[in-house]
Amino acid sequence: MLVIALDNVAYSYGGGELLAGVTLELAPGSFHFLTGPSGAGKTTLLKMCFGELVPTSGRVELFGQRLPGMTRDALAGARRRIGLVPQDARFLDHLTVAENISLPLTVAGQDMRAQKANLDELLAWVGLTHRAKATPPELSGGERQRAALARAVILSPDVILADEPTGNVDWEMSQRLLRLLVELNRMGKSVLVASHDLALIRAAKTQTQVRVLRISNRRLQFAGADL
Ligand SMILES: Nc1ncnc2c1ncn2[C@@H]1O[C@H](COP(=O)(O)OP(=O)(O)OP(=O)(O)O)[C@@H](O)[C@H]1O
Repeated sequence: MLVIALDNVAYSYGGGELLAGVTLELAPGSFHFLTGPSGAGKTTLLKMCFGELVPTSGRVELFGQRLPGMTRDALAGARRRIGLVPQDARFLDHLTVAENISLPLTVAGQDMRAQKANLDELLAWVGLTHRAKATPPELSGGERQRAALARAVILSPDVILADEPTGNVDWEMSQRLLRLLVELNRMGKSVLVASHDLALIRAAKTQTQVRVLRISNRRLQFAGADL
C-alpha cells in the first residue's frame, strides 16, 4: 500500500492554477526529493501530502484513506504517522528545547518516564543533548533545524515530509541533516524532502537510492539523470 498518493491533483490559491495534473506515489521506504524554482509550489504540495490543504481537484489518499471524506479522528491519526519539518519551524520560546521536542508526546498522553527515555535517545541522535535546557531563541540555525527534525520524528512516524530542511545552514550542517534523513529512510521510513539545493541532492544520491521530482510549469515530473 502507498503511504501517500496524489492522483491528478490541481491546486489554486484563487488566482491562476499553481499546480495541475500532479500525480505522486510515495511507497513505504522510498526517498524522494522535490525540487523546482522558488514559488513553484513545493510547500503547497507538501501541505497537500499532510492533509493541510485540500486540492482544488483530483484525489489525495493518506495511508489508503481518501481525503476529504476522512473523519477528523482519522485525519488526526494519519497526521500522527507523518512527521512534518516545516520550512520555518516555530517553537514555544518559553519552553526548553527538550520540552519543545517532547511536546507531541505530551499531547499524545505519554507518561513522563517513557517520554524521558525517548527524548534522551533522540536528543543524542540529533546531537542536541548539550542544548536540551536551552530555549529556542538561543539555538543556531542548524540546531533549530535539528530540533525541528527531532520533534517531527518523536512519535516515530512512517513518513517524513521536510520543507527545505537545510535552508540557512552551512554545507557541513546540511550534510549532517542529510545523514539523519538517510538514516531515517534506512529505518524504513518514507522521506520526501523539498529542496532547491542541487548539491545536497547530488550528495544524497551517493548515499542512497533517491528519486528526484521537479515542479516545472505547474506539472510534477521526474528530473533527468543529469541532476
Ligand atoms: N496562502 C496563500 N495564499 C495565496 N498565495 C499563496 C499562499 N501560499 C503560497 N502562495 C503562493 O503560491 C506560490 C507557491 O508557493 P509555495 O510556497 O508552495 O512555493 P515553493 O515552491 O515552496 O517556494 P519556495 O521555494 O520559495 O519556498 C507562491 O507564488 C506563493 O506566493
